[in-house]
Amino acid sequence: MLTLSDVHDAAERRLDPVHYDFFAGGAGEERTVAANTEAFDRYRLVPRVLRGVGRRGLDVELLGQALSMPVLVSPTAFHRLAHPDGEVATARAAAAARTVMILSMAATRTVEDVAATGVRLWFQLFVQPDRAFTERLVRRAEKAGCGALVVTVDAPLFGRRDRDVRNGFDDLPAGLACENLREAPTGPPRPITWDPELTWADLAWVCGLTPLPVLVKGILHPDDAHLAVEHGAGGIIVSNHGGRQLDGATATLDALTDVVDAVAGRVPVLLDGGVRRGTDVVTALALGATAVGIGRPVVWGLAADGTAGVRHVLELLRGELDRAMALCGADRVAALGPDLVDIGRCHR
Ligand SMILES: Cc1cc2nc3c(=O)[nH]c(=O)nc-3n(C[C@H](O)[C@H](O)[C@H](O)COP(=O)(O)O)c2cc1C
Ligand SMILES: O=C(O)C(=O)c1ccccc1
Repeated sequence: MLTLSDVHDAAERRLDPVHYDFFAGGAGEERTVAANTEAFDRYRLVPRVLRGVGRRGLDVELLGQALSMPVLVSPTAFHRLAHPDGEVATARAAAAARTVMILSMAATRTVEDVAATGVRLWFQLFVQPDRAFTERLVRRAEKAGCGALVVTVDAPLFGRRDRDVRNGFDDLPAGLACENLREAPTGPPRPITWDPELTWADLAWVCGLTPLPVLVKGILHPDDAHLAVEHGAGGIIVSNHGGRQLDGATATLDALTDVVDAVAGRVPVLLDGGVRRGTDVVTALALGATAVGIGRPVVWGLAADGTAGVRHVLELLRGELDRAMALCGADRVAALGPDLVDIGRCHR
């Protein structure tokens, strides 16, 4: 498996086709799923030369945590559909790679078990209409040692994924559950509720609830990025949920520059969606992202070969990023700037 595309192919061969469709699919025509990767195809790099790049460092500091590279694991639901050890297997790989894993609220392993791997862990939250329940979840994540909360705001309701509708896939099979939604160790898990009534006031409420930094995931509009910072966000994740919510939403890479301008350095700006190559990481960082997240590639690694598969995905990206930086004349992440991206000639 020489590329993330090879890992995808291996995963597709191993997964139940219905579960493959759940992981791979997106909303509607999957236009936004396609747009995310197509955007990276459109931008071209303008490398610098003769800059002495024999010693390179990929490490970054993000919200007080040291990461070995600016690539982290975006939250994805239901890892036990891909591997019997589920999110614990994923976490072991992220720990070995010394990067952050964002645990989905819809994880099929407990946050305590995942944290026990030693991974740098953040917890992703869909704010629930039952605020007391939401607060208990936040306390549980804090107690387990999570270093940040990630509030996903692109889901006032659940996107309609046509593949899942056709396949009749709407729940976990018997024996698997969202393990962090049980109120008692053996009690039934509470269902996740999508709350269309959420407003910025609710974001401010979460930010006031916890000393942890709160990242807002699912921002595309620069005005929303500004509002998120004003309401207490400690970071922004430019994301369209991997094209699984609003089909037709803009590609995240196309949204990045305006969000970075609106945030004006006040908090870190992350991006996920369509990152598949080291050069994609370079492009996003050059345009102002502090780090990028990967969603599906992690699931493909997990399905292909468990912890070793996820490690392989992370190390492939690390190797590609290192080579791409050298070829761009950058010896460290901070050396990547917008001058390296040929924006004028990108045919939007
Ligand atoms: C199978 C799957 C499940 C996901 N589950 C969640 C989730 O539980 N919470 C969340 O905030 N985002 C979720 N996402 C969105 C990802 O965090 C991320 O935004 C997206 O996958 C990035 O795009 P990529 O898959 O092209 O890398 C999910 C995405 C996929 C593909
Ligand atoms: O599939 C998703 O994109 C997702 O966010 C999710 C969240 C909770 C349960 C299942 C899926």
